[in-house]
Amino acid sequence: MSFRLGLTGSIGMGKSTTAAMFADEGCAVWDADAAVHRLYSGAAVPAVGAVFPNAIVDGTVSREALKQIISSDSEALGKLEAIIHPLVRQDRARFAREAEADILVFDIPLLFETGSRDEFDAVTCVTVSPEIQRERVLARGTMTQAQFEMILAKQMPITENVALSDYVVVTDTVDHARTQVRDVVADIKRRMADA
Ligand SMILES: CC(C)(COP(=O)(O)OP(=O)(O)OC[C@H]1O[C@@H](n2cnc3c(N)ncnc32)[C@H](O)[C@@H]1O)[C@@H](O)C(=O)NCCC(=O)NCCS
Ligand SMILES: Nc1ncnc2c1ncn2[C@@H]1O[C@H](COP(=O)(O)OP(=O)(O)OP(=O)(O)O)[C@@H](O)[C@H]1O
Repeated sequence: MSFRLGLTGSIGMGKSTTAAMFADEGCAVWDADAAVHRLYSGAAVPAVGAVFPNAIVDGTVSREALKQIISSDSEALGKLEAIIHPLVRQDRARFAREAEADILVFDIPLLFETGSRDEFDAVTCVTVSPEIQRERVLARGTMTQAQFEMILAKQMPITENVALSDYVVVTDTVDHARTQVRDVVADIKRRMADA
């Protein structure tokens, strides 16, 4: 039986970068945002198109169009979540059934917010100061300040994520994060050996 480790944290705090470090340590990684990307170019197109016809561009769900819609309609993100989250859960369940590594890592931005904690043996939270978070997100140039604030408002404060997590990875530098990831993997392996 594989160990199921949830990986969460606020927008731009380093989930994907940290997930890649877990993969480097031999863990199998499932990424919720990547699942959403797959769904937007396939299975989610009819359902999203039925509610937001303007979001469909060239037969796929356009993230740019969605961001415009979300910016001008405060209920749009909630409606989008109601369509997407059940499909994301199905994708995750399939991965959990089929993956074969000793440790499975699930990179999920809204892990606690969606009430998923009980599906994991432990949870790691990534964290960095709000100043660095803002700087990193805005430096990507994919979101306006207002869009960033809107996403942030939908997420639990990072202090609560940290308090609810079994492990914390501070993503101030790559080397520091990698050391902490190795410590987490070593601790999980000890727990698995003792079980
Ligand atoms: C709002 C959208 C269009 C922004 O797309 P964009 O490519 O700019 O950003 P990306 O998808 O990489 O998301 C960046 C980060 O925003 C945060 N985020 C995304 N959606 C949400 C949400 N519904 N609530 C809170 N935070 C969110 C996460 O931390 C995520 O890692 C896109 O995130 C989306 O379609 N969201 C709805 C689906 C969803 O809830 N995804 C969250 C994981 S299941
Ligand atoms: N440990 C680290 N040290 C320095 N920079 C980092 C570290 N981890 C992540 N970063 C940088 O922070 C930015 C966001 O990282 P990443 O994409 O991994 O975050 P994320 O939480 O997956 O983002 P999102 O919520 O938008 O999906 C990137 O520019 C990345 O290079």
